[in-house]
Amino acid sequence: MTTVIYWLRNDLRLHDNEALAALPPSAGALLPVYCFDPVALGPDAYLGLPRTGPHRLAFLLETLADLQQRYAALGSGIHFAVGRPEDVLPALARQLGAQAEHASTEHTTEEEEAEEALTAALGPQIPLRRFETLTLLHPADLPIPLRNLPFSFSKFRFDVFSKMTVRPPLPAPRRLPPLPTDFVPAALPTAGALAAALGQPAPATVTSDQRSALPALGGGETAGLARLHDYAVERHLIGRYDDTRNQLLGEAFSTKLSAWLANGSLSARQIWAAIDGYDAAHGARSKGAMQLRLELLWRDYFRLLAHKAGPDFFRWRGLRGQVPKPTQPDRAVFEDWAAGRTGNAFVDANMRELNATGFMSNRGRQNVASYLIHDLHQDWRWGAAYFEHQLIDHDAASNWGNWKYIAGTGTDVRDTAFDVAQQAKRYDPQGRYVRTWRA
Ligand SMILES: Cc1cc2nc3c(=O)[nH]c(=O)nc-3n(C[C@H](O)[C@H](O)[C@H](O)COP(=O)(O)OP(=O)(O)OC[C@H]3O[C@@H](n4cnc5c(N)ncnc54)[C@H](O)[C@@H]3O)c2cc1C
Repeated sequence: MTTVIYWLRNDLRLHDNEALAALPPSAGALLPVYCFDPVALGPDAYLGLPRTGPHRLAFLLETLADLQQRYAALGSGIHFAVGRPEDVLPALARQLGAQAEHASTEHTTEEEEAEEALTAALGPQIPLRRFETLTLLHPADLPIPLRNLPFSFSKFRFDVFSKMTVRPPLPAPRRLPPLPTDFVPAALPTAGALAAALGQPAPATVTSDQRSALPALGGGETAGLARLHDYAVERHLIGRYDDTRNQLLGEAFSTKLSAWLANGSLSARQIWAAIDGYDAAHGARSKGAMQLRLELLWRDYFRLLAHKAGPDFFRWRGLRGQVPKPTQPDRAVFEDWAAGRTGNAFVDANMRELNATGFMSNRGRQNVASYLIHDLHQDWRWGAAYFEHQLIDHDAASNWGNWKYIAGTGTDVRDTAFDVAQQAKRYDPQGRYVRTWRA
């Protein structure tokens, strides 16, 4: 009987999951394992803040609770461990005599290093089988080789959009192999128990805020699929997306699918299929559907760029050798920005929303990032690290890629500074947003 260990990462779903679909028919037992990694939960290198702050941690724990129920309904379960994957997983593999490990592969530097460390620790006897589950385009279907990835999204879109094929999402399995005989999985810890196991202070309690732009659905595949259905099918909001996506208030102005996408409880291909469904039901391709497809392509573009650039993607200098504008590092100035105390009402309102809810609109993110870099002259990596701490939808490629772009150190060599005062006038003409998030 073959026993397979499945390392759960940012693929916390049953639907459209090749790592599950590729289980060999001979798999008599499956042990899905989630590792609470002390590095991902520990302090960042720039600010010393927990990389996974209270908002994302709460969402992650909700996601895992939901996934555990979904696995249980298929005759399986999840084992929760605290530790580095390269320590936890090989020990379990040896204990259980497992023949293989499955995992979704990631192409950002630290995540790649984790896969390499795990492969080395498993040794040649236990292969780590890696599956591409996190992008819209399967790398094998990319119409251009990664080495030819253009240095501009417009060119990428031009080269790829008309030639690309998006695979249909895989159906969720109807059943899963049982857990290994006599194995008693460790339970999902609470946030407090997890902090204690990691030797960290207990995280702040997260309370809901009725001003939040996020739908109050919580984490997990069940909620993510429900939001997609509601947005695309029940309320036909895709048709309006292009007109509303730059707004700042309310849950309907954009999809708000990013947090589920970021931890993989929703697949990008599932969303693409919903857009196809919208088009099929409403006739000709709407502008909203087209724009949403492009946003999903942006997500892939940053992931491909991170893959191509390697560690340079996270460095201060530009990907085309650009040197960022000189900074005047000042921790007090940075702290005021982070707390929403700069004196610029639009920037402060956005930062307060982020701190209170773990979310900020795309328009807000662009403006606060530009303000920190180009008006306050601080290091863009401090801003990226702060977003990593606070964002419920943090995704290494999208976050660091967008910050790098606004710092003028990505692929663009144009001036990427925003006129924040002008933006506030344009996107919050009556000051409703600023009033909503007034201190
Ligand atoms: C400084 C900065 C940091 C950011 N950090 C993140 C991050 O950590 N995680 C993250 O998912 N997005 C990030 N974004 C991109 C964007 O702001 C969010 O994806 C979006 O606001 C999420 O809301 P939504 O799901 O309603 O997006 P929608 O407008 O509904 O878009 C649908 C999906 O397209 C993708 N998308 C949209 N815009 C972008 C973009 N500019 N770059 C990459 N993907 C995009 C997202 O997956 C999003 O869920 C960042 C943008 C900036 C300017």
